[in-house]
Amino acid sequence: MNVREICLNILIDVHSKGAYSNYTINKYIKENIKIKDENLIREIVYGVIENRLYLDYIISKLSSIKVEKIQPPILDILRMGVYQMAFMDKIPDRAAVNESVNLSKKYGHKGISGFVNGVLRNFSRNKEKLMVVEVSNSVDYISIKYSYPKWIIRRWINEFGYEFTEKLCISNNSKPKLNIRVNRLKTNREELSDKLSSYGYIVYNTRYAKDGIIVENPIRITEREEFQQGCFTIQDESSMLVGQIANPKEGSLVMDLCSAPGGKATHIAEIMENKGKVISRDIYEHKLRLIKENSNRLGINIIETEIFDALKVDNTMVGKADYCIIDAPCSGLGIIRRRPDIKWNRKEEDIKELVRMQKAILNNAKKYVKPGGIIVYSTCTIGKEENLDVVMDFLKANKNFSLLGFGELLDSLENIETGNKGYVQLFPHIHGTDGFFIARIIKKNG
Ligand SMILES: C[S@@+](CC[C@H](N)C(=O)[O-])C[C@H]1O[C@@H](n2cnc3c(N)ncnc32)[C@H](O)[C@@H]1O
Repeated sequence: MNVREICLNILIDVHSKGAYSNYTINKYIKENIKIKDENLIREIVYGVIENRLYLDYIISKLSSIKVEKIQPPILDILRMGVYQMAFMDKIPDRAAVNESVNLSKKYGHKGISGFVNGVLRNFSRNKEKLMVVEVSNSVDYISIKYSYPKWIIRRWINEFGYEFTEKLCISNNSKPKLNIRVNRLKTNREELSDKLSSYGYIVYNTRYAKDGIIVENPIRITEREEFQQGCFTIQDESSMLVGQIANPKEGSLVMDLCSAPGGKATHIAEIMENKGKVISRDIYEHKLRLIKENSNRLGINIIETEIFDALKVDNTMVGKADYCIIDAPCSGLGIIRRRPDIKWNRKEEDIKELVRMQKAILNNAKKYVKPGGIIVYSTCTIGKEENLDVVMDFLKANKNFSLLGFGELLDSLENIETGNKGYVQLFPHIHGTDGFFIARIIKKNG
């Protein structure tokens, strides 16, 4: 398979079978692939998924067949062709058209290649005009221009306003930088940064997280011996803040109720100097196995994994935990820049059910912490309903709990002043992180 055909197969899996973009790309990228080809695949696949609605809008102006009626593989071929001509300057239009026509001969019925050729050549001739979004309504405009389902845009404009929403959407459609977390059990940030620089990586420290390094050019970084030896983990800065804000002492008992694949649990174990106990729970056995694999690589042996549904109460653990982490199942609207398929797979009606689960899990967690114990509630989503509203409802009903400020635990308070009140909502266009929410709650003594 050549590069374009690999892209097409990934897109078919994502669009027609609901597969996750990141896993599917990794599945199709074989070890011996050239870096140049891997980068091209990522750019085309992510670009098409991110801009799907906008590309369909352009195709609808050019096609005699309604977009919904075009066979799925042919539609993905057209999207790829238009994407390359609209967004990728280094690819000549002629090459984009020819590659698409060849693919359509293999993936479509006889005669469809003429249609593909016509649509794409027409686009190439009138690109500038065809790329203008001509709608008057502001929700429709952002929805088409940045390719979002209208329900997400409506919610964000209501909560944050038009300009904020547009900036957020632009940021979500840009390529995120790779962040890695230093494993303090094996090395420190300075030592690892020096080592990575010596390999030619461009690295600098994260703004808020103490253990984070941003890598500008992370090509094949997980193939380095430092990764195999457990000196670092790939993790967004926002996620690193959960462990940092929990700030567990050595020897503590920590319960992580929604733990797999263990990004936060392993960080917490590292912060505790691998002393004490972390009980990592999840409902999926195969995901819990990933925690064990990660712990082995990182040199951690204080994590115990258990299958346990956080919606149920474990009476054997009541009043025992020093810290309880709830990295709750959520709508994931904060990680669209890494997983653009979320835009298309998430439904508005999911949110009510997620909020019900989040509240129930928080309500169980309260039973596990000792007086003076800490709950950290986090999600990788944007929007009050799954975040601050869940926490405030909980505090209203549970007067023996309150928010506990954590400003002093962050390396900077720039744009996150609410940290001093005990919660923070991060945004890609403001903080350069995933969209993420964290609250720290303390159970009062007595
Ligand atoms: C946001 S992810 C957790 C990520 C993890 N904390 C990390 O840092 O790697 C949410 C997790 O909750 C799990 N989950 C969903 N429903 C659950 C339930 N009722 N009880 C326990 N875990 C659940 C999912 O399987 C998923 O692994």
